[in-house]
Amino acid sequence: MRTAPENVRRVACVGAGVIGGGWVAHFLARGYDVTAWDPAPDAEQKLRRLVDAAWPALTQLGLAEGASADRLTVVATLEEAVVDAEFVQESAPEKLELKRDLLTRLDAAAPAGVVIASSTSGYPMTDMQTTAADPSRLVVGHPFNPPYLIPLVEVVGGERTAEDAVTWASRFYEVAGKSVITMNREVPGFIANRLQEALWREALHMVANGEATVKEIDDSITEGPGLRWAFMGPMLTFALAGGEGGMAHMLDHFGPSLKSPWTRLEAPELDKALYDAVVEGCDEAADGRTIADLVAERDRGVIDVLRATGRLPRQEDPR
Ligand SMILES: NC(=O)C1=CN([C@@H]2O[C@H](COP(=O)(O)OP(=O)(O)OC[C@H]3O[C@@H](n4cnc5c(N)ncnc54)[C@H](O)[C@@H]3O)[C@@H](O)[C@H]2O)C=CC1
Ligand SMILES: C[N+](C)(C)CC(=O)CC(=O)[O-]
Repeated sequence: MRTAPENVRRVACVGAGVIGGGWVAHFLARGYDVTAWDPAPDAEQKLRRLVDAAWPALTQLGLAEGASADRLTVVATLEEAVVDAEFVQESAPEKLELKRDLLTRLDAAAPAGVVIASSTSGYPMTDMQTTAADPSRLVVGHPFNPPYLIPLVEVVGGERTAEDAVTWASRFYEVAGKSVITMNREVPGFIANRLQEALWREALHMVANGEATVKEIDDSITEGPGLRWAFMGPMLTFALAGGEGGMAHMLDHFGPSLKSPWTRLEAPELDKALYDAVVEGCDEAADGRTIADLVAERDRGVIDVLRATGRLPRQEDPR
């Protein structure tokens, strides 16, 4: 029995690390009752710490009526987590076999018809749904870190997912305050990660070759194109590079010279030297700030950008 997306009250979050915990914080802030399960012995403590750390940002964003961190219940088994769930969000580690087994167990335990979404950042649902008794209700709902602040969710089904499960999930996420892209086919890396991974591939090559430091790479985005990307994507941004001729002139002008950068590089070898250079470079770039400091800084930054670009009411303008 599938509750209408607008009437859902109880959500289950399975796997409560960085992303599962972020989903828990998001759903609590939107006024849902949330039941969470994670097999790690210290999971509940970590989860409640994450929710507490996120709550100031969520309060600034505006809590839904009745929203409270007290509406989180952490349970001891997967079965208890989903027994009366009206929607299930799976956020377990990115390991194909583990996801396959977990989705099979969730499908066996959740009420019939309830949609089960995976936060996977890359596996096609077709590969994850192979052993589930009812694969028709399994979808990908790929979020961005932290799910309680970054609006986007990419929704896509697998070969054995029913179209109505994809439609239901997209509508549910919208009702729950997310910005949804519903994909009509499976694409490796979905959309945004495919783009991010291309950027990251180039960044890792530059670090490996000593062409740029970790800090220079980060500054090149935050002081450069990143400022535009918060409100205008790479396509329209580049259309403006063509002046009055727009994208057509941009392609005529720059297309031929872009062939080399488009085809030059393959995946970098993630050997120990590159691994160490990236980890140490991030420590240097953090310059004494802890992960908790950086999370708070990121949360403030995203809220400022959401306000500045009109996606949130400005503070002095309570609409
Ligand atoms: N970290 C990120 O930026 C993003 C991650 N994702 C996806 O979210 C999912 C979770 O990733 P993270 O939260 O980063 O990982 P994480 O390592 O922070 O959390 C994973 C959690 O799953 C728990 N876990 C381990 N075995 C489990 C099982 N059998 N069943 C349920 N839970 C289990 C662990 O105890 C841990 O708390 C992955 O599929 C990942 O690709 C998606 C978007 C962004
Ligand atoms: C690092 N990651 C590939 C897991 C990131 C994502 O999937 C989305 C994000 O938050 O950038």
